[in-house]
Amino acid sequence: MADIGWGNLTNSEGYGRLGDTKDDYKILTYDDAKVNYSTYMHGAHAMFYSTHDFTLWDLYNTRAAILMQMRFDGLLGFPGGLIDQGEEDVVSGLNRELEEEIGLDLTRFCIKDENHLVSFLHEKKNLVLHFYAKEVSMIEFREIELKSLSAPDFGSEVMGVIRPPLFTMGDGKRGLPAFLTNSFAGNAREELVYAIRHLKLLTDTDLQESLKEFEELMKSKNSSE
Ligand SMILES: O=c1[nH]cnc2c1ncn2[C@H]1C[C@H](O)[C@@H](COP(=O)(O)OP(=O)(O)O)O1
Repeated sequence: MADIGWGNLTNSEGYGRLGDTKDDYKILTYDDAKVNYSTYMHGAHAMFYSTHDFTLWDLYNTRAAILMQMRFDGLLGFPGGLIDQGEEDVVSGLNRELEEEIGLDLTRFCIKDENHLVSFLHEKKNLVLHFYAKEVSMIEFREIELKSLSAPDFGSEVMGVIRPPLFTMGDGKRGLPAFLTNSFAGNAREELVYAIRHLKLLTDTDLQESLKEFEELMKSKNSSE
């Protein structure tokens, strides 16, 4: 296939290309990221979630609804993006992206510093990624999902919102372990796992078991390619 080049996206597209591993990302404190890495490119993504107690087919407790999205590039991620030069601060840039990507009603659901969960440094890319999580009621969650269909970026940059399954099915593989074997943008997979652990959406034992099965699935996926 002909190499069409990256055009005016040469610089910014470098951030999103495939090939990162989780070892490329190092956790930073929020203050360290803002004070000592202010000259780096910053990106920010947000997770909206609602805990609930619904049991699917009387078998699987779904525990929480989490909003993720299928992106234009076929990768899964959270809504958000790179902070533009001149934007007041990281959360202002993030809220702009949330309005564009999921049509978020900023008068009710805007992200604030207090929603910050974790930040990561990708030293080789001079990139800092911030991650925020905001809990909403199930009614509000549904409203955010539905509104995403009329967001400016729906159908172009965002192909749709999705909810990752948090349960594991009887075979030990389908559900969360199989979901984690998808391809994710940046370190979105690690952010999801971090959020599940730190917000206690699953018990440590259940999460460990899911991660063990996920590793096994990845091994068989890689060996069959
Ligand atoms: O959900 C995500 N979690 C962590 N990193 C992510 C996520 N989505 C994308 N990324 C990475 C990929 C790039 O390195 C940067 C910025 O990507 P993107 O969100 O596509 O930014 P723009 O919309 O192009 O501003 O974050």
